[in-house]
Amino acid sequence: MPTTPSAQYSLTIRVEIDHKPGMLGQVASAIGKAGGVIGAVDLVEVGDDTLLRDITVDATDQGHWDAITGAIDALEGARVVDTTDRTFLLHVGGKIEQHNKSSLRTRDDLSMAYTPGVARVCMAIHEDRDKAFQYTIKRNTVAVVSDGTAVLGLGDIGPEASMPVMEGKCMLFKEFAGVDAFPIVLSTKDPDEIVETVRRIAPGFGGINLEDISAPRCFEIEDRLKAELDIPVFHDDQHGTAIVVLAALLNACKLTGRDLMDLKVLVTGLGAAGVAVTKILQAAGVRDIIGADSKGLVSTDRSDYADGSMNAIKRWYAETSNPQKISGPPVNALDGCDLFIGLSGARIFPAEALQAMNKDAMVFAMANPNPEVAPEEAAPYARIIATGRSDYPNQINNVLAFPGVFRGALDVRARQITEEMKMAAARAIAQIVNDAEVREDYIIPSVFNRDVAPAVAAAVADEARASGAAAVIDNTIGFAAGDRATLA
Ligand SMILES: NC(=O)C1=CN([C@@H]2O[C@H](COP(=O)(O)OP(=O)(O)OC[C@H]3O[C@@H](n4cnc5c(N)ncnc54)[C@H](O)[C@@H]3O)[C@@H](O)[C@H]2O)C=CC1
Ligand SMILES: CC(=O)C(=O)O
Ligand SMILES: [Mg+2]
Repeated sequence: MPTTPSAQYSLTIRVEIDHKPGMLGQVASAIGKAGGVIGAVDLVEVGDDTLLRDITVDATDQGHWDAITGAIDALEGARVVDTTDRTFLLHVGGKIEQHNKSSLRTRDDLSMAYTPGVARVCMAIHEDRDKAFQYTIKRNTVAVVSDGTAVLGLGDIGPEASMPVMEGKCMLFKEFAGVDAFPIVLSTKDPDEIVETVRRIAPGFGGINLEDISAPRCFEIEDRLKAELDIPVFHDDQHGTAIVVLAALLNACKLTGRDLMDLKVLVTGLGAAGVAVTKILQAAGVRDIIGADSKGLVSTDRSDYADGSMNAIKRWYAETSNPQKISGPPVNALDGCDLFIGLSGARIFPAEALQAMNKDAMVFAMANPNPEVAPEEAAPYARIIATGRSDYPNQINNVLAFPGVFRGALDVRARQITEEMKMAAARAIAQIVNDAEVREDYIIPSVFNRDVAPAVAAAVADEARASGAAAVIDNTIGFAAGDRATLA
């Protein structure tokens, strides 16, 4: 996995090629025969008898690289000089940096941006703490906070190792919604310490995006922070994912002529994402949901329910689902299912098991980096297939939600992100795919669709205003009336 070459395993191969007619063609042909897909070909250096070229090749995995470079080396007149893993190259020195918004060239610049001028701004905020939203980065800045315990589907890999994902989330915030985001990774897994740390850094931020913090700690951490802070706190893996799954499902039901109330759903992975997805589907009207964790299907008949060792959120799950008390591995609940939602890990059952599902089955296999079931293997058994990856159609990924959700919340100074705001975000994403366009491989807009984040932001902001979740100060990019008067 993947079985087709992709940019994930893109390699730049530096090749020294004899300067003879047809040699480049032979190299290209050798790469093609080895299964590589050629992208850019650049001339690096012209020697007396040789040419140095950089050839970018997509492969299926790292093992495939050896086959491709071996095929080049096997040619007479071509030698691999060097290789560069383009994904690692993109990460050298990190993926984001900070930029200044005004120049610092003169003493005047300095005395306004820094001391002594800055002191008057500090005192204005000291007199009215709310002015931090007007005169600091707080108004547009979100902390992306992780303890590195549930990084994608890689598990507890620690705060340092989580940084590439957190930097990536910050890039997405900026790219899709103009939100400035900073990765904050914590060297603690203790909920009390996480809450305390986030609480203490909160004054500089307009919102807190919790990321890749494992369940069940994530539920307590988010609840406590929401209660203590007056800025939005949003656990992306829970609510971003839930919003996007609901959006995709609304369109999938439209396409297959189904009603949410009649669906039978199996969810694997009862962590942050699985639990939140279950809750939003229930709120939207889905009644028959069964869940499985790594020990199997959850029910009140399970021994850990009976002996009290099952955690509170799974006890809730057991009590509110699976009335038939189906037990054992998740495949035991696939019979008669309309929708499978995977938020657990790669390859948890063979694709053939999906044939027990109903006609027009829907398979949302969303574990990252690799889905529960490979789409090409699921294809014979499902009408609609979606994954969390960018290299298949129907990418159900929370990037469709979190940039717009925070854009909308920051714009109206929302103090929290309510259930209604999440519902509004889901409907906004679903509606980007209009009724005439919806089809099996298009139930959700592309993550590159630039209409998504503004639509989500508008829906979230409207809902926040309507429900009173927003602050009285509305979105004023510029000066509020009072400040203008002070300056005049
Ligand atoms: N496509 C998307 O937008 C998103 C995808 N995900 C993916 O969902 C997965 C879970 O993420 P989180 O909920 O944040 O992690 P988490 O650590 O909070 O929860 C993972 C859950 O999966 C369960 N699990 C592990 N192996 C299992 C198996 N073989 N069968 C059934 N359950 C199993 C664990 O018991 C745990 O309850 C990850 O692979 C992650 O990449 C998460 C958020 C968004
Ligand atoms: C997409 C995402 O947030 C995850 O896989 O954890
Ligand atoms: Mg995540």
